[in-house]
Amino acid sequence: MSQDGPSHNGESDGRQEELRQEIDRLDAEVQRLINQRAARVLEIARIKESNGGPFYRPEREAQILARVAERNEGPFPDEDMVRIFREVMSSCLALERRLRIAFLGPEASFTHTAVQVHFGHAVEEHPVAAIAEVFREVEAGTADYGVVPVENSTEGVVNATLDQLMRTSLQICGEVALRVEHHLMSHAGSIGAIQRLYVHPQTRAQCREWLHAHLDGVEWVEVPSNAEAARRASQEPESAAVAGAAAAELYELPILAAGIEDEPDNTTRFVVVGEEGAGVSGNDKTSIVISAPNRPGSLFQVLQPFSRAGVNLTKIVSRPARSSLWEYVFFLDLEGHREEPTVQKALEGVTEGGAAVKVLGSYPRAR
Ligand SMILES: C=C(O[C@@H]1C=C(C(=O)O)C=C[C@H]1O)C(=O)O
Repeated sequence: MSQDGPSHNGESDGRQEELRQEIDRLDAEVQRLINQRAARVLEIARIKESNGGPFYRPEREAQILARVAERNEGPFPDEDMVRIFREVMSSCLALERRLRIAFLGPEASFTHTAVQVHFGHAVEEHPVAAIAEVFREVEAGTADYGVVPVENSTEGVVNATLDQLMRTSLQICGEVALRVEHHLMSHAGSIGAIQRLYVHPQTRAQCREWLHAHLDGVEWVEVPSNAEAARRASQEPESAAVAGAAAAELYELPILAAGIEDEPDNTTRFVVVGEEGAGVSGNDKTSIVISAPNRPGSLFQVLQPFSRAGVNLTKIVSRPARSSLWEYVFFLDLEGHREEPTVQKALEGVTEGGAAVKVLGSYPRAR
C-alpha cells in the first residue's frame, strides 16, 4: 500500500497524520538542541584560542561517547546512537577548526574507514601512499593528526608502524579497532566467470583458505592496496578483487561473495598520532617501547615492575633493535594512563632495572 495514497481506513490515517506532526515537532526540537550545543562548543573554542589549548580533546570525546552508549535506553540501537553523536561532535569541532587527517591511503582503504569511525566526516581527509609519509606529514605540521594500522589479529604487527613509533616524537592519542571484512567483488557476474584476481598480499593471507578453495585456477595479480585491487577490477569485466565494502562502493563493484576472511573475527587495530597525547579519560591504555640489555633474566626484569604495581599488560611484542647499543626492544600495551600513579610506579621500576623506556602515548581505549 502506498504511504500517502488513499486508504480505506480513515481512523489509522488520522493517527498516522498525528504521529507525523509529532515527529516534525521533535525534529525541530532536536535541531534546535544541536545548534545550542554547537554554540557552546564555539564558546569553548574562543577560550581555547585565548589560552592556546588544543582544539581536539580525544579524552573528552571518548567520555561523551561512553556516556551516550551507557544511558541509551532504545529502541534506537547503542551503536547507531554513538555514530550520530560522533558526527555531531565532528561537525561541532569543525566549527572550531577543521582537522586535517593524514592516513595510509588510497581512498576507501581500511585506514580510511578507521579515520571516519574515529573523527567522523567533518574533517579534511588526506590520503598518502606510505606509513612513513603519514608520520612526516604530522611532524611537518601539514596534517594535524595521522592514522596508521598497527596490528592485525590474523597477520600480526605492522613493522613499518612500529619502526616509525620507535623513532618519532609524536604521541599516540587514540586507537581504533575495526572488524575487517573482505569481499570478492567483480563485474563477472559469477565466480566461475572470473579469469583474473587482484589482491593485496596481506589480504590474500587473510583469505587464504577461501581463495584456494574457490579461485585456485585463475591468474592472481598482487597489488599494493585493496582499493587498488578494486579500481583495477572495476575496469576489467573478467577480473575480480578482494577488498572491503568501502572500495566496492567507491568503484561500484557488485559483491559476489561476502565475508571471505578465514578468521571470523579478523580485526585490525589502528593508532592515531599527533603532537600531543590525550588526557586521562578514565578508561585508557598506554603504549611503550622498552630497550633492555641482552643478558639472562632481562625480560623478567622488564616485566616484574608491572606485576608488582598491579598493572595489566594487554600486549607484548619483541623486535630486533636497529641500534648497536641494544639487542632487542619490546613493545608493550598496558591498561591505564601515564599520569596515573600505578602506571608511573611501574615505569619507574623498569628504568631502575636498567632498561630504557619510551612512552609512545596514553589514549582512550577503542570502543
Ligand atoms: C568542545 C570541545 O572541543 C572539542 C569538541 C567536543 C564536542 O563537540 O563535545 C569535545 C571535545 C573537543 O574535541 C571541548 O574541548 O569540550
